[in-house]
Amino acid sequence: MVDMVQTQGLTRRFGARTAVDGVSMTVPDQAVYGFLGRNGAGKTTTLKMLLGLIRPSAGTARIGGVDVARDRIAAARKIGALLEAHGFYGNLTGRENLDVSRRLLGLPVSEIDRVLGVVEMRADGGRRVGGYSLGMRQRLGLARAMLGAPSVLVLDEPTNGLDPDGIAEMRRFLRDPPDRTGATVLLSSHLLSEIEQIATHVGVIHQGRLVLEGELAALKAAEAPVLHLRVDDPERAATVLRRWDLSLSKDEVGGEGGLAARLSPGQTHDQVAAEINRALVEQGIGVFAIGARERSLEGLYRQVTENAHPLSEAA
Ligand SMILES: Nc1ncnc2c1ncn2[C@@H]1O[C@H](COP(=O)(O)OP(=O)(O)OP(=O)(O)O)[C@@H](O)[C@H]1O
Repeated sequence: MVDMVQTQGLTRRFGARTAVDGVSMTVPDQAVYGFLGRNGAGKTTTLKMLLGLIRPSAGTARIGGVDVARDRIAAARKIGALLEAHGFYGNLTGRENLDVSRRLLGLPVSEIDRVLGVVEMRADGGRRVGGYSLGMRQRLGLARAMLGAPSVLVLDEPTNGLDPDGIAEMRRFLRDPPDRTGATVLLSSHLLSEIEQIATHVGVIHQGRLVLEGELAALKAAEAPVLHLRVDDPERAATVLRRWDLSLSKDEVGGEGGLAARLSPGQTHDQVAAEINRALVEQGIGVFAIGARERSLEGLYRQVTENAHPLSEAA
């Protein structure tokens, strides 16, 4: 099966600044790929290179097997995009705005109803966009990206600025697009929880470099489990815990006296938790809570962005 998006060493410099640094990413067919990174990490620049809107300083990008630099038009035909600036005409209706794009793309009129239906906006299509909420504009943007049923949808921060209802709606449309549209989705976000709820695959970009990539479930399963403890004397507890091969950190999420202990490969948390609990109690340390912390994208993200070097080099 052809990977829908594939880049090799994709790099973009702006003067002395390297915004995107040797990114090799792979988005499998039918994936909902969450492209994560904090503001300024290089997400938008990467997406613009995929769309052929800016040229890479080095490296290549392929969309459905087509090299963007060699055949920009053929690659562009395979992609629909929702970027941050919408560029809708406020005095035209939703339908009329879509019609502008439809004509440019040379598509039949029936496409408008189809895409409005996908984002459940047929009833509002006749209203002026100037009167739309931000959430509705965003959905119209998604509808426009779907014109012509491209095989890849590229969405830059699609939930940015939306209220909780708008976010929930957008999530509903993004979670199952392969079912709705047959498209592979690549969406960027700086919100871990958003990506965790929507994505099947993730890529994390940090300071221009791709520091983690893979299927979300597999990445989570491979993450070392973390035990969370809350005790009355965390300093003495930390000394006791040195007997085990754990990496310890402070964790005040559940209240004061919290410790997070990351297990090493091969350790099972039930066994370690029982041993630790016994040792702490023997030392007269009060244990308020001890248990496994659910594996999360946040844990993975922190690991790779704090280390700040690509996993491939760390491995
Ligand atoms: N046209 C440009 N000229 C100079 N520097 C730029 C240009 N575009 C982006 N940059 C720089 O490249 C880096 C990456 O920017 P980019 O917009 O790709 O980040 P991002 O991850 O999309 O962040 P955000 O979520 O804030 O959009 C930033 O440091 C930014 O200042």
